[in-house]
Amino acid sequence: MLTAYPVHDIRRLETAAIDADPAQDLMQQAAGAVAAVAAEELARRRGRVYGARVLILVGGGNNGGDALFAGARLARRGARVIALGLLGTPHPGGLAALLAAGGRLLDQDQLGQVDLDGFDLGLDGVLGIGGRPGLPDQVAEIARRLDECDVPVVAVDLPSGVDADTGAVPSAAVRATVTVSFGAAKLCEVIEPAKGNCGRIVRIDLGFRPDNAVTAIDVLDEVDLARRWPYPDARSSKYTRGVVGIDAGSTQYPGAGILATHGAVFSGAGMVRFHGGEEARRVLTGALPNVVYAEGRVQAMLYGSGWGDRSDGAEVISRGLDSGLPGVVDADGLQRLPSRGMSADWLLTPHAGELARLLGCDRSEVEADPLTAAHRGADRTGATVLLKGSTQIVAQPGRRSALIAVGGPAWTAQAGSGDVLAGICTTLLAAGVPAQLAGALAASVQAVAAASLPGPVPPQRLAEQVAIVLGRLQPQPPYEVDHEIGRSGDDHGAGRR
Ligand SMILES: NC(=O)C1=CN([C@@H]2O[C@H](COP(=O)(O)OP(=O)(O)OC[C@H]3O[C@@H](n4cnc5c(N)ncnc54)[C@H](OP(=O)(O)O)[C@@H]3O)[C@@H](O)[C@H]2O)[C@@H](O)CC1
Ligand SMILES: [K+]
Repeated sequence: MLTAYPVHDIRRLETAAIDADPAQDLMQQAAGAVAAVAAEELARRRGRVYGARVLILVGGGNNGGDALFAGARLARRGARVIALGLLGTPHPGGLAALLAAGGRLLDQDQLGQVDLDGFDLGLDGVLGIGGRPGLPDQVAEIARRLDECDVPVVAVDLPSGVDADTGAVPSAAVRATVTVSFGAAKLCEVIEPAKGNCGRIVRIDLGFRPDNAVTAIDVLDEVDLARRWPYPDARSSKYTRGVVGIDAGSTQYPGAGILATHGAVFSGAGMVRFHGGEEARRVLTGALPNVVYAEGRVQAMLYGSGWGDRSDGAEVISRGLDSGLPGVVDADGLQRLPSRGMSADWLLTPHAGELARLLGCDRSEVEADPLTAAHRGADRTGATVLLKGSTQIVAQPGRRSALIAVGGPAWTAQAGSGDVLAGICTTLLAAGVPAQLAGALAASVQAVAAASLPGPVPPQRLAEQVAIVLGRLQPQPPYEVDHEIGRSGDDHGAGRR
């Protein structure tokens, strides 16, 4: 699992690392790593560093200092290095080192003297974690031209212009080929759209030791998925695996109930009770005869997928809350949340448009800063929120930490995928997995299933693939059971540090 942190935490970790070992020079370590990555890029593209033309974009802070010291190292290996001073006064020590190594400094007015097309590599040292999002126009123009000319760019710590703390890219920003990230992952590395600006990420360990006070955004990988999935064991029964109740679909949208049921069955629910409409029942009787229609014990409920304009939705969800069981609210149910507020044991599964409607803002606002939007959705409703999209984020009310699901191909962006996902989420809640982890595991397994297929398939086929992926990932005996699962509402961090 990769953990990413906001800038204020990274600053604190940096101070602690320096206090622990005052003699170390973090800037030289950072510069050495940037120079090594830049040299690798040059060697791959042109065979050697000697004679390579390198352009450094230099801001007025320590990020520029790192880039200048890195440039000095490349110059000492025979690269022809030009630094372009863009914002403020360049780091004095870094500049002195570059000039001593034979590099040159140009200011913005001398930009006409350089042909951007002629460089083998760019180093982006304009802004690091001290940068505010966005770039002044002239800098943005240079970044755009480097991109246009296909000059590979190594970003120092992060691509200048992105919002390090949200993953937003509010205006023009550097598009890096590689980002050399120092000490700890920033949020911009794990959340789109900024993640797309980072290119390949090389992380350099600077001895940061995260403590319990940090706001951790944990990004699941396949290993976490396998370790934390509630696989049944020899003692399992259909009730320990969990009974899922599904109240989804309508005459208008019978397919949503059918697909949600596929999601629940193929992700391993012990039993599924279907409380949706007649049309869906007829299909399910033939397709999935294991589904039960009688009333009876249920351990988690799904509401809302394909409800259309169902008028009693708010009362139905309200009764679900009264029952004390955990529940999932998806799609049309999200517009019918009872006004009295929800519970953190409940999971809402909006896409950007649905969350925007809940928050009363534009969809573009949610897409530009999905992490903040997911937190706002959780705080506003009192429920846990799985925001679906290119980065799938699960936020809890009142907490700044979050989980991010394993990424997958965009094929899952199709009608019906959300219904399947809602069914998978409900299976996990019924098995006793806390809502935040349930949302992240469900989104992850669907993404891994989609990635394991050669191309697009209908959502019910994707549900079947979930079962295949779960089988492939299942830990083989002797089983390693993660006993932390299901113990508390915020256990996703257990064993992390
Ligand atoms: N953390 C670590 O462990 C290590 C950190 N290290 C390095 O230090 C970096 C952080 O350095 P930093 O604090 O000096 O800030 P940095 O990002 O260079 O920029 C600040 C300057 O930019 C300016 N400015 C800001 N936004 C702007 C905008 N939109 N448009 C225009 N100007 C803007 C701002 O000026 P202001 O406008 O605020 O007066 C200020 O002058 C970090 O990313 C890493 O590379 C490594 O050396 C060692 C290990
Ligand atoms: K940078």
